[in-house]
Amino acid sequence: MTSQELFENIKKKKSFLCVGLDTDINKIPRHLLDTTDPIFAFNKQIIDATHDVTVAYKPNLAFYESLGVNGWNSLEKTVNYIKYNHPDIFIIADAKRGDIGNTSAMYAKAFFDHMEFDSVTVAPYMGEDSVKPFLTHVDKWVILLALTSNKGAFDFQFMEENNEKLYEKVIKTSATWGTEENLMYVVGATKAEMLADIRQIIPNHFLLVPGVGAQGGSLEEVAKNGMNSKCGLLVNSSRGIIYASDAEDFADKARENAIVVQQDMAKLLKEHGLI
Ligand SMILES: O=C(O)c1cc(=O)[nH]c(=O)n1[C@@H]1O[C@H](COP(=O)(O)O)[C@@H](O)[C@H]1O
Repeated sequence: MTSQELFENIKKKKSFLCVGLDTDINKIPRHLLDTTDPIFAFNKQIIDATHDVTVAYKPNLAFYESLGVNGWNSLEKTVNYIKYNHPDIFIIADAKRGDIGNTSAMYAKAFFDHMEFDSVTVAPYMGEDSVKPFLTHVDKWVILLALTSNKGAFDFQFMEENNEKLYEKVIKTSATWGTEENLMYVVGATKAEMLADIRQIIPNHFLLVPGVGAQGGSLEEVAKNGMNSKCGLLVNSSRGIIYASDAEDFADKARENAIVVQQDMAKLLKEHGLI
């Protein structure tokens, strides 16, 4: 998917929402545990209830891998279900991978050849040769961790040398490895005030912004500081949407929550003259 196709979808749906499929077997409604694949049953109903107000889904691999082979099957079924029924929706493997070159190449194969993800989150710590193997896949995206939403972000990411913070260095250096058509960055919504400076470095790249909803980041601040002429934002919410209810009405309630976020997004897109 190109950035223009993503933007067209954002305008069509008046939404830059990414629903995080962080599907926890201990949190899903109990009645689903009687089905053959409770994780997929949950995801399918969430997708059916939210696909018209979301432009991306982001399964976080930890929730699937923690269940062994069954979790992996649920993940594959989820990706196939989205691809088959909603081919315009961007799918992110939130796997935070990155290793020596030949190993990264195998990770890329797993997500882009074996499964039909559009993108994968990658950690930059091991440098260029750990990221490049993901970038050689045509029409696929790397979403590189830049400034994360968690408290631990302050352990390393703000370290400064020659007036440059580590996360700024990561963005500047890695931007030369790929293009605006195959590289996005993660910037946490909890650090939205940094987005204006980040936009000085990468005005055009798409950003994946997690941290609204359960982590308390502000959508308005994110849009104020980070939106560009093609929107340039995918804002993720996981728990804030998918766990709106633990009863049989869980998908309807998730939809209600997604619509609240989407309506705020529509307002922001309008204010920025994009719709
Ligand atoms: O890469 C990510 O998606 C990510 C980066 C980051 O800095 N912070 C962050 O929360 N995430 C992910 O975004 C999701 C946030 O979930 P909620 O806090 O439930 O909305 C989780 O899947 C996290 O792993």
